[in-house]
Amino acid sequence: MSRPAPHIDVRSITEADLPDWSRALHTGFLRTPDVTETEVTDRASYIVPARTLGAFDSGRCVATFRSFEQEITAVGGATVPADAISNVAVTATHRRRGLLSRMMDHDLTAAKDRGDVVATLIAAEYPIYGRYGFGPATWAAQWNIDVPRAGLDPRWAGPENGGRIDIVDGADVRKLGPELHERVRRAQPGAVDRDERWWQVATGAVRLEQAPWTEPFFGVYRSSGGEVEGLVSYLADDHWGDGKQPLNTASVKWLIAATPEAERNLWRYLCSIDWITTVKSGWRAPDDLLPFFLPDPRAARIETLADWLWVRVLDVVRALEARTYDGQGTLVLEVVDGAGFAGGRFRLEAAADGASCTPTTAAADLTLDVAELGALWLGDESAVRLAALGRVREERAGAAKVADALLRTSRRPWCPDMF
Ligand SMILES: CC(=O)SCCNC(=O)CCNC(=O)[C@H](O)C(C)(C)COP(=O)(O)OP(=O)(O)OC[C@H]1O[C@@H](n2cnc3c(N)ncnc32)[C@H](O)[C@@H]1OP(=O)(O)O
Repeated sequence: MSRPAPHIDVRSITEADLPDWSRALHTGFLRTPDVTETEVTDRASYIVPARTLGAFDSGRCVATFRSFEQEITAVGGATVPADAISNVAVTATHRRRGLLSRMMDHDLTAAKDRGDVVATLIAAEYPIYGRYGFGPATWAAQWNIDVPRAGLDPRWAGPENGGRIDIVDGADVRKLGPELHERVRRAQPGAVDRDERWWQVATGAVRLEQAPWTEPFFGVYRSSGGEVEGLVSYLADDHWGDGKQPLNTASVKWLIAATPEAERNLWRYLCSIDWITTVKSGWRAPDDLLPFFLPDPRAARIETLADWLWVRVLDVVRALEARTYDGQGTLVLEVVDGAGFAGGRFRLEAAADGASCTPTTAAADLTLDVAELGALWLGDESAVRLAALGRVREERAGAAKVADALLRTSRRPWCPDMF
């Protein structure tokens, strides 16, 4: 049972609170509560104190919450401002007293006032965020490729299309990565922007105390015209079988590609490395092309399939007008939002050359909670499926099917980033 704790002060932190706040974050995330000066200095360099919340009991920090500015790509390639939420941790001694609810309300109210279109997060556990209006908007899968079973020609000696792959170092990735990623993320619904720090952390230029650094290999794919179209970061282990056979695993930390050719060749490269018998894909889109690059797709076995980015719509009109629609049609949505940020009845008129969404008093076609709208917004979830589950109500027979024809996309959305 939830016990209210009105004596606990929930507020934005100051820089002086950071050591205590960091200790509370470690405690909630079950990391050793030691906090070094280096970590505090590093955190001070990127957090926004006004958007970094703490709950304080008799002066001691017992809960943490942080948000930051983000851009997320909608269906069709437009980006919208998002309130990205991270570092949510309530110390076990203070759980289930409403501290997360208070911090969330504080943050979403500010995000709404700022004009953010959605809020986003990656949920530690599925049941936490639905109550705050978040819905699972993208999913992610990890594959294990059994390389000897994939049916690949072992004589492969590099791209056969005139492109090339080179091993580069972290400094090269910091030069080449941001421009490539800008192209990739603007074409990928569900992708989010990366700042300079992302590339510094990904290449070891900034090392996090809580995540000991092992220098990975970096590979770059260039097209036959010399254009950088793909990058991969991977680690390899050192494992040999009893019969003196190599049984090494290449674990992909991240792989981005602007073209299917870049994607195909980077996976082909990883599967061609001598001694490597297993390739772990890292987190990919659930409909990634990867298995079908292999002559025998069954050699790629899904290890994990789970919800990834959760979206909370804060502004229905701007969220629905920001995206594109392949089909043409009209839909009146009754959006229920217990927190009062985004509820109302809206008429969506969608066509291939643009969409309009306006408040209306017309009869609703579908009634749904704002969390279900979050799951539908990027085109991943099906309104027909949600109706079958009783989570979307059809006010007009067939309306869920109309919603699917308008909202769903041919490729699934994907957020490559964890934040
Ligand atoms: C974006 C991110 O950072 S994800 C990381 C989230 N953090 C973690 O998982 C770290 C470990 N866990 C925790 O820190 C905490 O338990 C939290 C943050 C998940 C929840 O914080 P609390 O302060 O306990 O939540 P709060 O008391 O506000 O709960 C509100 C409601 O959500 C429910 N709830 C909270 N957490 C969970 C959960 N993990 N599973 C199911 N229900 C939950 C509560 O029971 C309560 O329900 P009620 O209103 O019906 O009584």
